[in-house]
Amino acid sequence: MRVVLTGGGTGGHIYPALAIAQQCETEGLEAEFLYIGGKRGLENKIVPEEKIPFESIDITGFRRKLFSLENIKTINRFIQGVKTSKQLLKKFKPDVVIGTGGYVCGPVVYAAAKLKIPTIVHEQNAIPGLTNQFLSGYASTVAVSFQDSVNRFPRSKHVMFTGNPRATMVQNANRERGLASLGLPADAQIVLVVGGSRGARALVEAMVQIAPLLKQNNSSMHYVFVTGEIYYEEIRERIRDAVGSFPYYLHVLPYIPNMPEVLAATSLLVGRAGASSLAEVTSLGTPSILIPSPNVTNNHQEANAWALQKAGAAEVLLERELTGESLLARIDKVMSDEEVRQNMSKAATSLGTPQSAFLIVEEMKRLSGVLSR
Ligand SMILES: CC(=O)N[C@H]1[C@@H](OP(=O)(O)OP(=O)(O)OC[C@H]2O[C@@H](n3ccc(=O)[nH]c3=O)[C@H](O)[C@@H]2O)O[C@H](CO)[C@@H](O)[C@@H]1O
Repeated sequence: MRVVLTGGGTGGHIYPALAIAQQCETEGLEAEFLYIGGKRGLENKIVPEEKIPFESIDITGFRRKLFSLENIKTINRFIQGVKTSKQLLKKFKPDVVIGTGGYVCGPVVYAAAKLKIPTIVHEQNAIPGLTNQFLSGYASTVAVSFQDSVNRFPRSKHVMFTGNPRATMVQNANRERGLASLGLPADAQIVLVVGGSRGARALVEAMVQIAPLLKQNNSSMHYVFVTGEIYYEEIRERIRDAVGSFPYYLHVLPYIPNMPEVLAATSLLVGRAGASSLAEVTSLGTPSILIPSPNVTNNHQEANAWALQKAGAAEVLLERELTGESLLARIDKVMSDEEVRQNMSKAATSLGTPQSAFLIVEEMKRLSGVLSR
């Protein structure tokens, strides 16, 4: 089976595509992949590292101010992107094209539909993004991550609930390898603070505030702060100024490439409420404190986060209430009570969708004719 994967901008759109590729490998399917990403997104770094052939097209998203020069440029880039995508698709001849969100999916999936190639669009969020809304009228199948989102694509021919394929990919992640990669002992308890795949200003500011106040409930407790590449130098320096010398239990990193393994070893995640991260914590049963980003379309991260809090899997701390003290108090509440963590973990697991990548690959097979209807 020949498969084009497309999706990009942030990790939340890229990792689900890679999880689908991994599922094909797990099932021993003879699949050949081409990944088409945007010229500027994280996919330029992440995908080549996975040894998947990579091509990129130049694409941007629409600005809120409808009649602006930038939006005219965006329309031009879209038209050019469709042309380039058609050339790439005619050359690669995929049996199926899978889009996992982000602007780049727009021209690629649209071009595939126009060439009558079967397409699947995967939506990670409870509230769909604009690109996927647009594509839903052209795609053969829309796969959604929340049962309640099935009705949000009225223009689609076929909507199915699959969950997020990242959930499948992380479920057997090796905890020992996660600890070893951080140089931590086998009995370490990790509090992982991470601001999504690109880092988040509010989260890194909170890291600077709480660094000098961190408490250990026991000597195995370690704090791992992931700043995002762009904030790393600045934040590491400011934390060093605040703490003097780094205590053995505080680790500051720009990015974690093996996130599933580290998450498998994590006792508490403090992070944004991006959909792929939530798919991971619900798959692994990791308790979390979620600080949803207020800067996303339709405030979808808050919707994602409340769904977990409602089930008892997470605590929500809104960004406007985020201070060093409020965050430390929440961390302390969860980390000082094992029963609280166990209950959160159980609730998280109940929301997991570990079958997700399997279901999507079955749909790929059906659409490409490997399985009959
Ligand atoms: C600001 C923004 O627009 N965020 C959106 C973006 O999230 P964004 O990409 O920030 O966040 P997600 O939580 O969805 O995904 C992050 C992914 O990156 C991985 N990771 C993160 C940090 C790290 O050091 N290493 C690493 O591997 C995580 O394990 C996860 O797989 O796409 C998501 C999925 O559509 C949306 O729900 C988010 O609202």
